[in-house]
Amino acid sequence: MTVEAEPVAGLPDPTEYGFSVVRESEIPREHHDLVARVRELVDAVAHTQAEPAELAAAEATVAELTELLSRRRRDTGTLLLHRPPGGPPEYGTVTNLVAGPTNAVAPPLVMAPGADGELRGEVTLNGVYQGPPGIVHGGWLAALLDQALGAAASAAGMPGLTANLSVDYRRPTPLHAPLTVTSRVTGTERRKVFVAAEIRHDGEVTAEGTALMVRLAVPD
Ligand SMILES: CCCCCCCCCC(=O)SCCNC(=O)CCNC(=O)[C@H](O)C(C)(C)COP(=O)(O)OP(=O)(O)OC[C@H]1O[C@@H](n2cnc3c(N)ncnc32)[C@H](O)[C@@H]1OP(=O)(O)O
Repeated sequence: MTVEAEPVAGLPDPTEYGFSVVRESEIPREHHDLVARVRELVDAVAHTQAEPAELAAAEATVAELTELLSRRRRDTGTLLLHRPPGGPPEYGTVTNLVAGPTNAVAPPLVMAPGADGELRGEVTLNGVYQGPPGIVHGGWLAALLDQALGAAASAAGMPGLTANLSVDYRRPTPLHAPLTVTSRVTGTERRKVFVAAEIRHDGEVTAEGTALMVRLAVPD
């Protein structure tokens, strides 16, 4: 399903460039429910000690469901239109690895403006995101930070691509515990947008990052 898109200030309508666009409200509740179930499934598959016959039965059931769901697929690059109150329209991909609402691998991380002008989001990661025992994988923390940093630039009306990303891991980030992610724009220079973000557990910074986002250029 496609909808009329809206230009972000200074950028063209994405549908003019062949992108499909879906509004958040157009994703059926049943799709959200399915994604939540599949998140549980991925965790169960990762940790199960079921017997071989049980594993084979589960595999056959999952294969059947995969066939059912694959009959009608979205384009991989489909954009999700989000209209934050009082802010410019924002576009992410509907299957974004960190925030995509239809991606069962995404926790998902939802960032929203806080009272202090920062973006803020809460996320709890299960054992699927594990690196060392009981600790979140460092690559995944970088992904969370990258998303939060990109969202800060986008929310400020300056969507772009990450040109570089620097991460400091301050202390182990626990699994199965609520994490707070914050981000903000710290400066701009021509098309360059400088951004900073943190991940906290119990108020303590466990990982922090800075990035240079380069604003999307308007094609001629
Ligand atoms: C609500 C939705 C929120 C969505 C959030 C999404 C978050 C996820 C973000 C990502 O994961 S993005 C995917 C990972 N990144 C990429 O795939 C980017 C790959 N790189 C590129 O496509 C290009 O290199 C890039 C667009 C970043 C820059 O190419 P351009 O040709 O557009 O820019 P140009 O080379 O003219 O550089 C513009 C300015 O940036 C500077 N620059 C570019 N790359 C740099 C770099 N790596 N380090 C330092 N400076 C850099 C460059 O020097 C210049 O500075 P000045 O204005 O001072 O002249």
